[in-house]
Amino acid sequence: MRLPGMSQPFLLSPIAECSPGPPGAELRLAVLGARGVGKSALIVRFLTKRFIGDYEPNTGSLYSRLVRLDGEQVAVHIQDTPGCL
Ligand SMILES: Nc1nc2c(ncn2[C@@H]2O[C@H](COP(=O)(O)OP(=O)(O)OP(=O)(O)O)[C@@H](O)[C@H]2O)c(=O)[nH]1
Repeated sequence: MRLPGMSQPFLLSPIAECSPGPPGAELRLAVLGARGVGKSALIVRFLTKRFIGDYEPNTGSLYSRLVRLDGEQVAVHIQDTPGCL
């Protein structure tokens, strides 16, 4: 997925990767589904609180972010998958 004029995938720029650190709570998710059902859009919405309508076919990317859940910092890793079901 790219925005016009951007040479890098949009998600890789503004969203900081989780830095390696002491072991803590970790959540690993994989988003599965048929092609074009909105898997990437769902992940973008979760990570950026925005809906981005300009997409390129997804090849499967892993996104990581620190989020606060019930007062605890949790490393969330989300695997986007290319639709093939
Ligand atoms: N209107 C609208 N369009 C959406 C929504 N979610 C996704 N789309 C559009 O549907 C198309 C496919 O969305 P993607 O998020 O790329 O779907 P995907 O499942 O990741 O697709 P693949 O990676 O090809 O499997 C894109 O053009 C999106 O803009 C939504 O909630 N509303």
